[in-house]
Amino acid sequence: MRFSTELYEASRPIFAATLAHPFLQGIAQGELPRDALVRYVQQDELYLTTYCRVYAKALACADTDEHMRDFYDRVGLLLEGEHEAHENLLQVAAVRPDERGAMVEKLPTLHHYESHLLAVAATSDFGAIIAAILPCHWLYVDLARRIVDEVQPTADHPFSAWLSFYASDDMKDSLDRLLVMVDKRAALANTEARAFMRAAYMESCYLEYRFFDMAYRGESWLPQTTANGALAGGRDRHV
Ligand SMILES: Cc1ncc(CN)c(N)n1
Repeated sequence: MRFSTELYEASRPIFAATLAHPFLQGIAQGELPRDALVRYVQQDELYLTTYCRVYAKALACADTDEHMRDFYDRVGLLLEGEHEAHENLLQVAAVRPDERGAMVEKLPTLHHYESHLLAVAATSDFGAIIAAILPCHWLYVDLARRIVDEVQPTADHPFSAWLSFYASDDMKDSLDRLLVMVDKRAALANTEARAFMRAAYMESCYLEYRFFDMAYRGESWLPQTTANGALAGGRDRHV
């Protein structure tokens, strides 16, 4: 079995949970709370900067000229295309100009995700780096294509531009190239290195799910308290 197929099988429940999440269901149905859209874009703009740095590290570690060029193109797409996909969400949310450039605090999930990617990029080889970034690409392409198949959005669907961007054939081709790279690297890796690639991939999958959840529900660095000041989920609840 291809290594990438093994990865997909392991992450299938996370892909399914993400598709069922109210954020993605909101995209499919064309209706999402304004707060969730704004929070998603604000956190994702920060995420994309880090993601771009990790791509640049992959470019630096690439083992062939072909892979180097591939990552060179990916960095360009990231710097332009993905920000355009955000425009769609910002328009639906009718974001005011002053909200666009607002300085926002990094929420815990973004912080966790960036730390994970940067740690892999700083300490690991090309194989582990591409395994860690794979879910960022795979999950969006897979879920956008499923939603497009199911909903068949027309041009007046509020999120048609966002969906067409991630569901496009160009994105699928670029995903397929990444999968071939991951399979090639896994074939050259020993058991330990393959296990590390798998772990890096799975952690990114979980964090992709949590990223949408963070956007939808909001998140805080402080513990959440109930009306009487008790820690929610703490022992007090059961007394
Ligand atoms: C968190 C996250 N993951 C993935 C993508 C799509 N490259 C994104 N824009 N944001």
